[in-house]
Amino acid sequence: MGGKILKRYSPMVAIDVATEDEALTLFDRLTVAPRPILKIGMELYYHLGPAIVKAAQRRGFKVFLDLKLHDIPNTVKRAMYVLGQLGVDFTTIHAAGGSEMVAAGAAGLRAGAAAAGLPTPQLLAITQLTSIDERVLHEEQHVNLSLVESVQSYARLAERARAAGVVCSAQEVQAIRQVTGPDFLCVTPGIRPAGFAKGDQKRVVTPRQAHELGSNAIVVGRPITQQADPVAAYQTIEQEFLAEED
Ligand SMILES: O=c1ccn([C@@H]2O[C@H](COP(=O)(O)O)[C@@H](O)[C@H]2O)c(=O)[nH]1
Repeated sequence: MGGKILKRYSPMVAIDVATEDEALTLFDRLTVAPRPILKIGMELYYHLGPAIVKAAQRRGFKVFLDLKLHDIPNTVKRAMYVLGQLGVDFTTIHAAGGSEMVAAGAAGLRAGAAAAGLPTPQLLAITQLTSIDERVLHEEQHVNLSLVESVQSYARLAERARAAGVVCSAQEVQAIRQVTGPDFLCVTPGIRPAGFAKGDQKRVVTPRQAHELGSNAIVVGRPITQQADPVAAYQTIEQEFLAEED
């Protein structure tokens, strides 16, 4: 479907758990090939800070630090400078903060990484959260665009502001590809294997659909971490997503 996808990553597993013990147990269980990328979000990072990032890196994982920064440009730039020194592979910012804020965040990230002698993490801009639907967009955010137009607009903004890509639903990937360059990344949460409860997610697809729609990477939390056998769940999802191109 569409053109060839330049880059596919192993699934990113959202380690949304409350304690260090639970996180480390998952890290150790997920030491399989191909390695998942571990997504550390607000819950774990606010609790444990950079130590939990280092614990994942010591075990050889790439880390996606998903803190979704959104503040005035100067504050975001200074915070991203700090995150740039952690050696993470991906991090996030809200496109809704505007192009000046995203550009400031990208500059701060580059400067922090350079000061630490590290590669610059890939900055991903959140477009519309996958828990948002058309009703919320129109009735609560008072946006007049359709959801896909809003996501496309944020993707253009993010690319101009030097983000490496966006976070969106796989449902919007093809529309984003129409307005961005070929190496711009589309990272897609809202992944639900057939039969798994949507929960708070609204714009969902299966791992296979994400593959077909051209997602560069899928983000999966509960369908892996809440299973009795998270490793088996990860491997099934990984095979579905990284299946050979037809
Ligand atoms: O639009 C977004 C942006 C980030 N997320 C994050 O992805 C995972 C999804 O977890 P599930 O348990 O698979 O629903 C979670 O960490 C979110 O913070 C997102 O869902 N949507």
